[in-house]
Parts: sequence; C-alpha cells; structure tokens
Amino acid sequence: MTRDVVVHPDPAVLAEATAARLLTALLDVQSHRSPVHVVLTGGTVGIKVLAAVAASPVRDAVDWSGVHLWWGDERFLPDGDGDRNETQARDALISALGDALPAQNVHPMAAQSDEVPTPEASASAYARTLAEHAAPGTQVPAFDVLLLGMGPDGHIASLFPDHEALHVTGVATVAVHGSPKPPPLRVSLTYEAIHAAREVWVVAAGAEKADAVASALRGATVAQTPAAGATGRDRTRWLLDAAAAAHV
Ligand SMILES: O=C(O)[C@H](O)[C@@H](O)[C@H](O)[C@H](O)COP(=O)(O)O
Repeated sequence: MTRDVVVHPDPAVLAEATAARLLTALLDVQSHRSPVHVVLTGGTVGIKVLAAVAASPVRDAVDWSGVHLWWGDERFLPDGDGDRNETQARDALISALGDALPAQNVHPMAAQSDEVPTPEASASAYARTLAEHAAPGTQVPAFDVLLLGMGPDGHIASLFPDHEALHVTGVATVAVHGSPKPPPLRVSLTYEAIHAAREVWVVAAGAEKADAVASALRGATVAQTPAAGATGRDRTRWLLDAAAAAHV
C-alpha cells in the first residue's frame, strides 16, 4: 500500500483538485472495469468536492450508468432532513446528474422511519445491501475510491476517538450512539469495510485539523486518532490544504 500526502493552498483549491482527481480516477477505472464503486463522505469539504464534480465539464465524460455511490456514514435522521449526508449529496451532485445516474445505483443508508426505527436497523439493512453487491465470500464491493472527511478530533466517517464502534469487527456497518458531533445517532462503515477499499482518500482542510492530521500520519492509535486507521488496500491519499498540513 502506497501513501501520498498532497497539499493544496486553500480549501477551495483542495475541493476543486479532489474533484478533478476523482473524475480522472472514475475515467481511468471505467477504461478497464465496470461498475465503479465510490463511497461518499459527509462534512463541508466532502460536499464541496461533490459540488465541484457537478460543476466540472469533465463530469459528462463519466459513464454514470456504471457508477455506484455509497456512503461512509450517515446521520440517523428522517428522510429528506437537511442534515443527512444523503440530502446534501443529492443537492450538491446527484440531482444535477439526473437520469445519467440510475436511481438504483445510489445506495443511501436508510433514514429514520417507522420501518427503520433505530440506527441498528439501518446498519443491518446497509450491510445486507453491501453484501448483495459484493463478490462471493466478501461483505462489501471492492470500493474503487472511498472518500473520508476528518474532524478536529481525528474522527473519520462516524468513528470517533475512544468510541466502542472503533473495535467492531466481523461486520461492515455499525450503529453509533452518543456521537460527539451532532446528531448523536449515526450509522457508519467499520474499519473492515473501509480497509476493503482499493483507495482511501482522506480530505481535510483548516488549521483545526492540523494536530489530528499530524497525529494520524505519525502512527497514532486509532483510539486516539481514528484517521490513523484510514487505509486502503492499494493506496491511501491524504488530500490537505496548507492549514491542515501545517504540522506534517
Ligand atoms: O457525517 C459526518 O459528519 C461526516 O461524515 C464526518 O466524518 C465529516 O466528514 C468530518 O466531521 C469532517 O467534516 P468537515 O469537513 O465539515 O470538517
């Protein structure tokens, strides 16, 4: 596994460059394999990347009919809630793609409802959907690119420092209670699912992330800095702005 650390001057350039990199990655994979599986992240930087993809002229070079979109985590809220990562991703990119991206290629984590009353129910349902698209004997598709934002505490997806969800094994998804980042109830991929990705890209901007970035890159434990466990099978990329890279 190779690890790259790329530093861009500011958050806007970081989002644009990450979008360009993602589009190029999709085109490269599509030249020899289909479908392509991409895992999206919530957070301001993650959504800015999606908006930049939507605005890119290269967007229409991608055969979106062969792209599947997944989520690394979700806030456990009712469908359509503005705080859901799915809602923000639809607003930033998915709606703009229209019929080019088949609805059945978009795989959100189930929202809170009478039928899905708990994050555990949503996590179990997602694990089943992931398995349906996975190769025999595996739990999740071989994600081509798995995007992750990172919080100031070093959390990725909804895996927070010293949280029991960090240590869940044998399953692809986990329900998260007591998230220190609101809302408190969430659903997240586990490290096992994250590590199944061919490439993991951690995208972080801002001075408030600098300590966690340095800690993760210096090999902190995942209990201290969950982002230290953000690794892909073939490649791990840290895509940073100068402020977040200040202590690297
Ligand atoms: O659901 C979420 O909140 C995200 O998945 C979370 O992991 C986010 O990516 C980080 O908290 C970074 O968020 P910012 O980019 O807004 O700092």
